[in-house]
Amino acid sequence: MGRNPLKRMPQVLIVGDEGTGKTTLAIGESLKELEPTQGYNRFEKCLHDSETGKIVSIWDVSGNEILKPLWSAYYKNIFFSGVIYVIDSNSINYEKSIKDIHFLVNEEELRDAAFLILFNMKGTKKEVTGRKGSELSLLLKGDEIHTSTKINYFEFNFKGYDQTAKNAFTWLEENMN
Ligand SMILES: Nc1nc2c(ncn2[C@@H]2O[C@H](COP(=O)(O)OP(=O)(O)OP(=O)(O)O)[C@@H](O)[C@H]2O)c(=O)[nH]1
Ligand SMILES: [Mg+2]
Repeated sequence: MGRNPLKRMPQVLIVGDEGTGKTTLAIGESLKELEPTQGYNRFEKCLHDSETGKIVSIWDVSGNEILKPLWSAYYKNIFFSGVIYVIDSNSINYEKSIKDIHFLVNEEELRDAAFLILFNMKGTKKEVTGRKGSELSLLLKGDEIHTSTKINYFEFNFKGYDQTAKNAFTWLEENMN
């Protein structure tokens, strides 16, 4: 029998389209330019304040369209307590992301996971407000999302860690089984 390589710590999966900032988020504040992820990276770290935060195992996977079908290989084999879905705030339409989120929240293996939807402002001043903001809040309460699903969304600049980021990670920590 093989050894289980996963220590007994909460597992968190980060998904979303390519270039949205998943690796930037997983690494933490970083000024360097990053190459697209091929396959995945795994980090064991605190989601926020290292003195009070819990150490979790973070799986940062590729958002490349060709590699997206691999997402399910991770969550069908590993129990994830949390899923972070990253969206670029500057994206012109969120329809694809909304479809992805609806699909993921309805996956049997992710039924008990807490879903944190994060918008990366990527240093611009553009915020998801107005029509897009209300569409998204409706999305989070929409028919395709079961009322028992733990889901929330936050928006911040991934390269400028702030109170909103802290609130987002605190929410995730508190809602993971
Ligand atoms: N200025 C700025 N650049 C950012 C921010 N977040 C990400 N980037 C840059 O955007 C590029 C893509 O970010 P990644 O974190 O590699 O994106 P990813 O989602 O991991 O992409 P894949 O691995 O291809 O799926 C990198 O060059 C980052 O440095 C941000 O908040 N501000
Ligand atoms: Mg990446």
